Amino acid sequence: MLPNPSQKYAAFAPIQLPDRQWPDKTLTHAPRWLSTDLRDGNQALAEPMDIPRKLRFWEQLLKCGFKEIEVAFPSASETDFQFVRQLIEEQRIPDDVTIQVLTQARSDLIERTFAALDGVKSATVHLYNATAPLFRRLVFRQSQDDIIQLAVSATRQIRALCEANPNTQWRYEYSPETFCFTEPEFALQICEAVADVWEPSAARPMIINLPATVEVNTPNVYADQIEYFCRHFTRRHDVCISVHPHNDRGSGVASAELALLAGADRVEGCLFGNGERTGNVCLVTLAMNLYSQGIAPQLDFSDMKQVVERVEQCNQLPVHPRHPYAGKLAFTAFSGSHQDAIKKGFHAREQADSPRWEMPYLPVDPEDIGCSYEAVIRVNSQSGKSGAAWMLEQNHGLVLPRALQQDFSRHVQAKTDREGNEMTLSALWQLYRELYGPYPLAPRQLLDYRSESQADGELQLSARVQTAEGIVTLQGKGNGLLSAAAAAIASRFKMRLAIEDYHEHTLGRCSESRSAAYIRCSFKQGVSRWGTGIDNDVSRASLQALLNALPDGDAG
Ligand SMILES: CC(=O)SCCNC(=O)CCNC(=O)[C@H](O)C(C)(C)COP(=O)(O)OP(=O)(O)OC[C@H]1O[C@@H](n2cnc3c(N)ncnc32)[C@H](O)[C@@H]1OP(=O)(O)O
Ligand SMILES: CC(C)C(=O)C(=O)O
Repeated sequence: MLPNPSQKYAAFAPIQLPDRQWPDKTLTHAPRWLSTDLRDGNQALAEPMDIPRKLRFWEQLLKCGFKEIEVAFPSASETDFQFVRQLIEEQRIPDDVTIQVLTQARSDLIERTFAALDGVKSATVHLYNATAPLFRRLVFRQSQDDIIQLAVSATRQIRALCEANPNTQWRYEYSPETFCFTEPEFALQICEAVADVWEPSAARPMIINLPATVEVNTPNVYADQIEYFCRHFTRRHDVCISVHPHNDRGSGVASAELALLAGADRVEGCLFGNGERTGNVCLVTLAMNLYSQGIAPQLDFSDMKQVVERVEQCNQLPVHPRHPYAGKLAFTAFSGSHQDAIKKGFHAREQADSPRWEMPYLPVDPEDIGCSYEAVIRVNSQSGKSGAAWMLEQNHGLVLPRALQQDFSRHVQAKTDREGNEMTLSALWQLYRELYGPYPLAPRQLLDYRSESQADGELQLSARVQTAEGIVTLQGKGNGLLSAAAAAIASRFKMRLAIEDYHEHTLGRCSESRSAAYIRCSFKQGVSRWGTGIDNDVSRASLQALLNALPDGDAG
């Protein structure tokens, strides 16, 4: 890279709009959406879609609820032409959906475009020509007047062809391509000239689409350009203002959102941001951003995983795992403090009587878009106690006491640090069972027990335990079941132990639910250990937890 890039790259001059209004606006409703996956997205693929792929994508777009879909550049290829024919001839276009097709301002291409549309109920014909100084100079080698003439005469031809086919409800869209680096006055001038030919009205709908063909500045500058255009365009109230942001600077979504604040009515883009170079603006992100603010986006992504799969198949491109809302990792927390906050959030939600979503780190409820909570927390060496505890709670119903969470976390941390990878749920459960031994892996298995109250108020316990060496009988006395069991173990195995902590809960909500018990014992060396017992009977669960807390070598 250059030490002084200013010699090569000139800063883009922003528009002067000191009385801009858009910063004080907020988004309150969904815009009109146009999916250009089958046109702008398609033209950016190494292998453009064939008709079966296009049809699968088309069906998906209908399922998501798109009412305006740019389906092709019919004069570009036989595939695109035939695709449009097929949609029309097989009557695949629902009455409330309008297809859109793109054409250059070239007479033969316009003729071919109309041939493709023959017999369609309603359609938008979309004309573009580049208007920026660089393109005028380099690509077209034409003056401003020539460029206006190109757009105007193509519009005349399109109007005539529309009028010659009155059975179709026509809409017209004009794009001064490269709008975002066209002089604002010239963009206005050419759009005024085109609109003068089309004469937009409710009966003659027109869309002026103002693309950020290549992002060349920060989104606020694009918003200024859109506001300037909306304020000065004489037929503003007769046209729909559309935006078409690309993502060269990675700010396509912000550009679209600020452009909507600045007065745009409609957004063109692609699912998951496919499109030329770094892509068109991602319509999924835009829609879900609205949704997360309580605004119905008028698009349906209730089964996001299915949408991702279909789009990946059709585009033959992966959706990034960190793609907002849709990536495989979009709702996953590996790090300890995030997991802790999410776990607390879910617990608070269980108690809350409001439907309001208040969840640390998760801007929307994954369930709303068909995702389970399973992937929300995953455990590796960056995780803390809450992650592993959450996974055991969600999948095995164990609600570990805080001190046990801390104890288990130390073991998980040591293992993930040593092995350097993620711990799956089954690896986590296996480690838990090895450490704290819940049924059926326990090395000392309680077979049966009897307890009797004594005249002195104490309890006499007799318990049979299966060990590796055979059946052992334990006998002891104490002021409760556990103290009697501790005394029995101490006497049978000649060890000192004290019960330091005890917790229990039912697994599940019904009366037949099993119980889980957690016990921490300390031993003579000042070492303490946890054990877990699970049983239909809470006393058996407690006794088993105590047996599971014993160190391996000392008792058995
Ligand atoms: C920003 C965008 O996404 S715009 C859409 C871009 N999409 C595509 O280009 C995909 C489909 N395109 C195609 O299949 C082909 O380009 C076609 C069929 C449209 C035209 O093909 P060709 O006739 O071979 O021309 P080519 O592809 O080289 O296009 C460049 C020519 O078109 C002219 N041109 C470019 N855009 C336009 C336009 N909007 N209106 C009129 N002429 C234009 C150029 O000035 C150039 O003319 P020249 O050859 O006289 O110098
Ligand atoms: C044709 C226009 C709208 C376009 O695709 C662009 O400018 O990116």
